[in-house]
Amino acid sequence: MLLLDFDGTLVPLAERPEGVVVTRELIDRMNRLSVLFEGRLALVSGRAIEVLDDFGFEGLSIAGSHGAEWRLPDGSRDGLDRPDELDEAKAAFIKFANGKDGVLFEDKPLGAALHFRLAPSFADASIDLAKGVAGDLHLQHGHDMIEVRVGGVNKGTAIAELMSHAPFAGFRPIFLGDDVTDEDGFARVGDHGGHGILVGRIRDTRASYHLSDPNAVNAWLARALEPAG
Ligand SMILES: O=P(O)(O)OC[C@H]1O[C@H](O[C@H]2O[C@H](CO)[C@@H](O)[C@H](O)[C@H]2O)[C@H](O)[C@@H](O)[C@@H]1O
Repeated sequence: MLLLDFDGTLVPLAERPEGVVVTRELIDRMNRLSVLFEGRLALVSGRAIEVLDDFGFEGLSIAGSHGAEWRLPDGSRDGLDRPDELDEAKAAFIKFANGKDGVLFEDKPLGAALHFRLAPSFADASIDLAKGVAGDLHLQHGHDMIEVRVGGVNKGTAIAELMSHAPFAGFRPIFLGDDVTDEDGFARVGDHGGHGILVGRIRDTRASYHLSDPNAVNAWLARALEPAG
C-alpha cells in the first residue's frame, strides 16, 4: 500500500500555499494508482481534506490536517473537533502578518499558520509569537512556516488510523515524505514492516530509501503504471 505526503513530495514547494501546481496528469496518475492498489493508496498531509479536494483529489483516501481528520475509500469521514483556542491564535497571527510584506497567514480548519518563506527575517518573531499563543495547542514546525494546531495526532497516528481500517489493515505500508513532520510517519510504517522513502535533501531520518525530488517521485509512480514486460 502506498501513502504519500503532498507538498514537497508529490508537488514541488511553491512560494505561497495556494501556489502549488497540480496538473490533470497528476490527478489521473493518483486515481489510476488507487485503482491499481485496490484502494490502498492515501495522501497523508498537513493540509486539510477540503483543500486537497479543491486541488482535485476528491477521489482519494486522505489523512489530513496532520492526522486530525481522515477519509476512507468508502467515503466515510471522521476526525477531531476544532479547539476554541484556535480563534485566539488566529487573531494574533492575522494582526502580526498585517503590514509585514511576505508574512502570510494561512487559515486552516484545525490549525492556524504563519508562513515566512518570502520574509525569512520574520522567522524568529513568527515562531516566538506561535510559542506565545500555543497554550495547549500543538506547535508544528514546517518548511518556512510555523503552525499551531489540534494536538495528540501526527503523521504516525494518521498512518495508524488508516491501517486500522479496510482495505489498509494487514498490508505493508510504503510512505513517501520530505518534511520533518513526515518522520513520525516513517517510524510508524517501520512498525508495520513497511518502509519510508525520504524525498529531497538527505538528512538524519527514519526513512530507509531516498528519492531526489517530486519529479523523481512522479517518474517512479508513473513506472508503476506501465504495463509489465
Ligand atoms: O504535509 P504536507 O502535505 O507536506 O503539507 C505541509 C504544509 O504544506 C504547505 O506549506 C508548505 O508548502 C507551501 C507550498 O509549497 C510552501 O509555500 C510552504 O513554505 C510550505 O511550508 C501548507 O501550506 C501547510 O498548510 C501544510 O501544513
